[in-house]
Amino acid sequence: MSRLIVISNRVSVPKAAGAAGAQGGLAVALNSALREHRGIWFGWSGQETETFTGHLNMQRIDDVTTATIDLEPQDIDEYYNGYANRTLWPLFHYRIDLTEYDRNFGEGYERVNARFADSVLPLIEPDDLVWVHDYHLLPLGSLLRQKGVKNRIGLFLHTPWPPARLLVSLPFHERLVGSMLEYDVIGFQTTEWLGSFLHYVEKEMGLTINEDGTIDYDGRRIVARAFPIGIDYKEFVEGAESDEAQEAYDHLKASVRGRKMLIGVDRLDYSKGLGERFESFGRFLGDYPDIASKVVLLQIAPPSRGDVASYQQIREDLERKTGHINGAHADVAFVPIRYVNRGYPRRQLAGFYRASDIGLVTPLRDGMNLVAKEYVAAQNPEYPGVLILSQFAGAALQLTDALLVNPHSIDDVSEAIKQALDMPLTERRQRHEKLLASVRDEDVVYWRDAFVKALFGENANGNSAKEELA
Ligand SMILES: O=P(O)(O)OC[C@H]1O[C@H](O[C@H]2O[C@H](CO)[C@@H](O)[C@H](O)[C@H]2O)[C@H](O)[C@@H](O)[C@@H]1O
Ligand SMILES: O=c1ccn([C@@H]2O[C@H](COP(=O)(O)OP(=O)(O)O)[C@@H](O)[C@H]2O)c(=O)[nH]1
Repeated sequence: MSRLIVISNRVSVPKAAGAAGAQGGLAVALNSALREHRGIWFGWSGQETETFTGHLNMQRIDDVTTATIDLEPQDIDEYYNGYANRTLWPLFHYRIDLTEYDRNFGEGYERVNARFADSVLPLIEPDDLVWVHDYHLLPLGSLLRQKGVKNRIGLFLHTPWPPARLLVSLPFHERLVGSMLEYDVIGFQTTEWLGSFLHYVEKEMGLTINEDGTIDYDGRRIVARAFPIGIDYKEFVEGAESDEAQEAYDHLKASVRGRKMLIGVDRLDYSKGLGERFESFGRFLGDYPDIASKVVLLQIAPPSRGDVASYQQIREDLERKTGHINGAHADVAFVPIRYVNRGYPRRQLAGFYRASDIGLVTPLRDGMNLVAKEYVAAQNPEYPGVLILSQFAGAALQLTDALLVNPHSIDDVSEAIKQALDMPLTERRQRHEKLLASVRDEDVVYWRDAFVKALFGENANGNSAKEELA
């Protein structure tokens, strides 16, 4: 079996990171993918250094070998806070109003990608499969090619891919997308993002898409395909059966004293639609005063990317909205929104999910959203809760038996809360059974194996991509 060299912006192994926190879905998924695969996970340590040395810090934690580098403050500012999170992230989430175009960010992005390429190069052996992750590292494959790397290299994008009409607002968009065509496999979360990418490639680059969706470019065949990511179902369910999960469940149940419970779990990010969610819950409380005192919303929102102004802004907005709604609807013994700005270990989250009658997952745009899948996996199949899910999350294409909502419509979400509370047990069970089958069968192992198989170069007939082209 070929070794896997996984490269992502951040390397985050749970034990090293102290288990709790806002790891995000990418880290959770890559830990699971690598635990069963020989290989190395390379990326930024999350630490600063005064002067970049390229020194590789190698560690073996939790069955995963990691190799990390430290970055200079200017790198972190221009590459991570700058181009990645002030330019590409908002643009890829369709928020050109928040997208900043600064030449220094672009230069920092290219500099750090070059630093990644130089540093990871000595780790790559001839038969290794190289798997690059996410928008932080789009040009990395082409930089490795320039250094003579002939290995199969794939890219998986965890975020949405924007429509061509939005992408062309990015200066040098042709250069960025052109560099991506050095990968052998380009993976997206859904067919929708894949379609937007192929549309751009056809329309802006004049390339032809083959009937099987592949692209021939510069004598090579590139596979562009959707590989929806899943949760580590087995590990998650084991965690959900742990004492920690049970304690979290008992504690939360006791604290709500018979009220119906709604839960949201999201990094504090404007893409997650938290403001609209709070307003929808406020509307529900106003529209149904007779049941308002019998429902509680628990929103867990660990801070994220706090050095970026738009993230500071969303934090302030949410504090104001929570205060406003709680002020209007609380009484001496009851507060409708419990808003918690900290992260929890996933075993505790599993207990919280199970204790909740409704999972409220309403991002305005989200690559996948693993929280939606975790909520389903954590339910008691005899008495399952109801998942309310944004139609704009990647997960909505698989979890079609959730109550799908338009998160921009306060009325739509408010009415979905009412529908979920009124839903008969038989319907809850029927919906949950179908949702669970998808979450269980299309898990992280399924995702990893599908991507690695494509990266290895096998098509559905078992022939390699190279043979096909010959
Ligand atoms: O590393 P951070 O800046 O703290 O951000 C955390 C991660 O956020 C994003 O996650 C995405 O990946 C998930 C798994 O595929 C997906 O479910 C979710 O919809 C995405 O938002 C980001 O793409 C990652 O690179 C970050 O590590
Ligand atoms: O307090 C928290 C909040 C979130 N998470 C995990 O972070 C991931 C979030 O992934 P998702 O795909 O929903 O969104 P992302 O943050 O990657 O955009 C999920 O596995 C959550 O269980 C966690 O471990 N503790």
